[in-house]
Amino acid sequence: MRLNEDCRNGEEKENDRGSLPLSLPQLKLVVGYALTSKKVKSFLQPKLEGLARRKGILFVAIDHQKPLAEQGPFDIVLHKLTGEAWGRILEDYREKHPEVTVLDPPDAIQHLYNRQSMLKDVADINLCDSYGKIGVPKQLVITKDSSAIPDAVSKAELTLPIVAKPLVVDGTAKSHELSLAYDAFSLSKLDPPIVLQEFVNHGGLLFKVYIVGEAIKVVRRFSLPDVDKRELRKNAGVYRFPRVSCAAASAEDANLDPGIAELPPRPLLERLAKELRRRLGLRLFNIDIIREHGTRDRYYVIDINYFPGYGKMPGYEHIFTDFLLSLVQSKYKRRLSNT
Ligand SMILES: Nc1ncnc2c1ncn2[C@@H]1O[C@H](COP(=O)(O)OP(=O)(O)OP(=O)(O)O)[C@@H](O)[C@H]1O
Ligand SMILES: O=P(O)(O)O[C@H]1[C@H](OP(=O)(O)O)[C@@H](OP(=O)(O)O)[C@@H](O)[C@@H](O)[C@@H]1OP(=O)(O)O
Ligand SMILES: [Mg+2]
Ligand SMILES: [Mg+2]
Repeated sequence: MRLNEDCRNGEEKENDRGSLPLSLPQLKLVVGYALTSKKVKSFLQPKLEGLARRKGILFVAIDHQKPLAEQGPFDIVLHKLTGEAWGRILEDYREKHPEVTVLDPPDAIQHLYNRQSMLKDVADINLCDSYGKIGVPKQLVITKDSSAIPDAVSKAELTLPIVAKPLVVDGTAKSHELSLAYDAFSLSKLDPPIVLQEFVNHGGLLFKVYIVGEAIKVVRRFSLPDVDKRELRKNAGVYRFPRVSCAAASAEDANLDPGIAELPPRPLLERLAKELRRRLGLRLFNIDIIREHGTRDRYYVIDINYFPGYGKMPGYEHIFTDFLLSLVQSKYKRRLSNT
């Protein structure tokens, strides 16, 4: 932890951090960030930067034209960029600078960039207690040969309708282009590699469970409406649908059926979050959960996203800054106990 030796007692000294404003009296930590411009806009809102500054946290953009090792020094590196080259730069940096917390390790993030591996841990956890049961929808991966899909679907005994999702999530709009198929034959029109997932009726409401370290925040979003199984034959075909889980679809203020709107039990989410944090080795992600319509306690995780749109999470500026401070505090405590 750099308890900012330079700024102790509010002194202004010669700046050895490049152009950082060293007049900050109580600078506690410097967070370097490598994010897309879209992410900078949605995440680094003035309310976050303002509160962070008041708490002694400074966000500094990482310059991609310069070697990472020549920048900083940073206490924390926050990042969401894809590409192998960037992953290698970060891994190399982590090795050389074990004192810097990299949020999160590139290898662990990689796990979420494939829709098959992303849900594996949820299936392995197989959470079931008095509060409910959390699983994943039955799914099948098709890597090539779309003409074999109808057979594969019938062999795997997947029930219609089926959601088809691109296997790889790489941050492009295309990786979020999903389709809903009412019959298995139409799926052969799609381009593998894809994941075929049973569609679970859930009353048109989704729970987005945001994780920031130990903190958990749940919000409701509108989702795809239920499908009447009797209508399947009438509507045979495959329907592309737009990105539904966006901010515009917040369902927080909607007048909903209480049986559909009731949030999943907190203890259940806490168990899931704790297990996933540990198994995935990640601290920044969200989980999309649906509750099967007509049940009180059957939950399905359908998606997990790395470093999601925290800007849409109410009170994120408090939660995020507290989290960043807790990271250096626990590092400092560890260091003291080692001396
Ligand atoms: N198995 C399913 N059963 C019912 N609805 C589903 C299922 N899978 C996806 N959906 C619907 O499709 C939407 C998008 O699916 P998903 O979250 O997997 O895609 P995504 O592109 O990764 O989304 P995000 O923008 O959250 O990253 C969900 O929010 C939900 O409305
Ligand atoms: O754009 P937003 O800030 O809303 O964040 C979205 C984020 O886009 P960004 O990281 O490019 O910004 C997406 O990441 P990619 O899969 O495309 O990598 C994905 O994580 C969504 O689930 C996030 O929305 P949320 O789940 O929170 O509603
Ligand atoms: Mg989603
Ligand atoms: Mg997703």
